[in-house]
Amino acid sequence: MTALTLGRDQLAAWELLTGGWLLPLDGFASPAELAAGLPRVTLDLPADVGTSLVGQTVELREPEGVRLGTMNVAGAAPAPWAGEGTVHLHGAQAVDVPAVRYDHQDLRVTRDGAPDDVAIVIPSGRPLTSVELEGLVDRGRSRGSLALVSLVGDAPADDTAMHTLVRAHRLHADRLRAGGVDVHHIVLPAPPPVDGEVPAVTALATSVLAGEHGRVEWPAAPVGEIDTDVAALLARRNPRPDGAGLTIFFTGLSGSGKSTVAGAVMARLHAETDRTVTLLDGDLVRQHLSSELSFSREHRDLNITRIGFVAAEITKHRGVAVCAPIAPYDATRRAVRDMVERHGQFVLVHVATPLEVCEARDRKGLYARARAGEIGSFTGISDPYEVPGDAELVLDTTDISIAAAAEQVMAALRDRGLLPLGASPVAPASSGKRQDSTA
Ligand SMILES: Nc1ncnc2c1ncn2[C@@H]1O[C@H](COP(=O)(O)OS(=O)(=O)O)[C@@H](OP(=O)(O)O)[C@H]1O
Ligand SMILES: Nc1ncnc2c1ncn2[C@@H]1O[C@H](COP(=O)(O)OP(=O)(O)O)[C@@H](O)[C@H]1O
Repeated sequence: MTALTLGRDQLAAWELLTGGWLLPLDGFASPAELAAGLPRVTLDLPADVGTSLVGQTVELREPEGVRLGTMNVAGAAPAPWAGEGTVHLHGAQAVDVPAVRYDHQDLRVTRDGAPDDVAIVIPSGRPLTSVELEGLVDRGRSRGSLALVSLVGDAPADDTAMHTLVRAHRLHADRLRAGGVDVHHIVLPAPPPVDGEVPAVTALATSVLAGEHGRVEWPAAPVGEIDTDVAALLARRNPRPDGAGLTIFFTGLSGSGKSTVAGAVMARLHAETDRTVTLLDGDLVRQHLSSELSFSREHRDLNITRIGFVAAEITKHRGVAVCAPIAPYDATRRAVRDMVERHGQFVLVHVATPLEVCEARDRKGLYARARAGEIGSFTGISDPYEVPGDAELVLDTTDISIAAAAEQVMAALRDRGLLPLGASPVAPASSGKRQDSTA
């Protein structure tokens, strides 16, 4: 049986669908359901793959391979919202596992497990202010039970911002209970409003919770300050920009100077900051993380994606990752940037020393061997290098000293406000201070 691995947004959709939050939709939407105005919760695939599955039963899996259920694929219709050459599958679904989530399980209920008597539903993707909470205490007391809904969208289980939001809402729920309000706190994997626009899927899920007798009330623009306990939580979890982690990613031809400049920058960082600094050098990674990989395009991309994964983890934990692979492909470098920027800062340094200079240096004798045809697919000789268009710094080491090259990198970091790096972890905000709700 063909298995399809669901992406992040599809997993969130699966959790909502199987939880009964999008009824009458109980599976990925068909063209008829979309035409009837139901939200666009669809299973999109490239057209060639999708159409080949019509008439088959496919397994739906989550990324670690756990089988979530099956779909008897009845049809594949064009999905222009996902781009040209894309279709969405529809058909009867059977559910084995509603969701594989271990975080905030006490708050992730299905529609059947949620209360039926909610008078007011307050969905929010941000912490609420003291003024808002006071208003809710008044309304909750006079009008009955209240559901506070944390809108976490498709945030994965390692998303710090998501955990911070849910923990802030837990504190809100405590405060409301202390004020005598009957409050239910629920986590829904539905996206929060963007610029005041409530996504259709969220509008449906919250109205399903409100039922016939309840009412959904969207908090307006935040007014006032955030309670001190919540502000302290936010300060710990959302570090100031100087508390965030950093990845410095060197890219360039073999012999351009990536390792040498990276080493000199590491020395400067060690001297100037308390952060941990980790080197992910091309050669070292290939010995330890990627020893089985070749230099085919596919394997180079895999190698860079591994480096990006580790760099993103280091950045998430507020360390500094210094990467120095060739990384010849633009799309892969951009994917790494995306992975890292979810957690902190990313600085791309293109070490643009010309091929002639790299070849003349030929530190490892590899260019001579590549020219002699002893090494195939050698970057710059018989394999491509795509020049980055998004580098924060372009550095040519032909005529400068190693120290001068390192200083250019440090200056680029300073110019972007990334140096000096604050201590890590960031100390909790002292009590008594209040934090603006937009922070
Ligand atoms: N075919 C081919 N092309 C390019 N480079 C080659 C090749 N074969 C071996 N080497 C040596 O491997 C180092 C590059 O590995 P990377 O992991 O940085 O390459 S990549 O980013 O995956 O493309 C590179 O190291 P650096 O000189 O440090 O860049 C070379 O020493
Ligand atoms: N300003 C400079 N910056 C970096 N390397 C330099 C510089 N000037 C000369 N070099 C020499 O160039 C070579 C670069 O090699 P390396 O750092 O291993 O490159 P890569 O990691 O890109 O393959 C080293 O032999 C280094 O001593």
